[in-house]
Amino acid sequence: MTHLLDVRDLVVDYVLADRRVRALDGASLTMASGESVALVGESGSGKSTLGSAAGRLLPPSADLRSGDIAVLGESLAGLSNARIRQVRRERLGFVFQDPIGALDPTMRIGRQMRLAQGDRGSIRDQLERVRLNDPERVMRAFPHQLSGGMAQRVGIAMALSARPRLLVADEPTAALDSQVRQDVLDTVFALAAEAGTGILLLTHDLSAVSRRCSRMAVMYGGRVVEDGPTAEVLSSPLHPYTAALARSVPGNTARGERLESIPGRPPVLTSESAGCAFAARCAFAEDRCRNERPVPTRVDGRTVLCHRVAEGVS
Ligand SMILES: Nc1ncnc2c1ncn2[C@@H]1O[C@H](COP(=O)(O)OP(=O)(O)OP(=O)(O)O)[C@@H](O)[C@H]1O
Repeated sequence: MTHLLDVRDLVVDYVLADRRVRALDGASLTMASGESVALVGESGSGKSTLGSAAGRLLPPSADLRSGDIAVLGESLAGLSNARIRQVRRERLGFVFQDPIGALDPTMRIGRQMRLAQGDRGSIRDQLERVRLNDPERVMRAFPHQLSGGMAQRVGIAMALSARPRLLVADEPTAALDSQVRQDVLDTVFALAAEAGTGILLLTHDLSAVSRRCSRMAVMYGGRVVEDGPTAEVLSSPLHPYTAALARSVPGNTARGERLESIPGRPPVLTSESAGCAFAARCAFAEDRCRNERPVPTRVDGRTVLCHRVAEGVS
């Protein structure tokens, strides 16, 4: 079967003036066509790096050291710039956290949308579909004249205009207040479902995940440590980190906040983690957890990276 997205053992460093930060330390994730998958984990676990890598949108300071990313079976690594632009245009859509910052501040909305795609009539339809009820006024506006929620709806309209196969939504509602947040997420998921677009939702908001995504992947220290059906992962987590995450109050982990239920901080890696990156915070860690990298283990339809998964320690 050809996957919509296939990220394999991806290793990405950011090269800074005086050091390297390992953002992805062998991350793997697959998605089927039309699937909605949540990628969750504390700040710094590597979610945005993985999401950007899915469109080869990493910044110049990023060094993709090994691994591969394929979209609909096409590996992105060796593609020409022209081809990657075409893949982005035809198959991928991106929605980012800062809705106003993602738009060009110097240009009216109608003009930016026209440059990106199509004619005025279809732009009006697209704005109506994202439930902006005065599309003509929105088209005449500059980004700073829109509320955050309106700007994010414009961003969603632009991202979905070409009916992409995969939408990467990186904390799309983090900057919005809670009521607008639910409405915007409802709009994204409804439109994506209608178009058969798969969604990779990068988020801290577990309540949004449990209502909207059939599958979730949990990241820690630049790897996906547990991946499976959302309801099962949350109700009977197999990785001790997922268990801590599930115990945290749903929706209460704001961006940048760390989980209160586990002492210690997430690691900032500078090279490959020697063992399990969670070992330093894990109540069940033993020597091999600190010294040997766990390999993916399939358990009950889930993939888990934990040496002690067979013992049911979580
Ligand atoms: N442009 C960059 N330059 C240097 N380091 C970076 C850059 N972007 C991310 N990092 C580092 O890479 C690691 C992974 O960051 P990433 O943003 O992918 O995680 P995240 O899970 O998306 O976090 P958040 O939820 O805060 O967005 C972190 O240690 C982060 O500080």
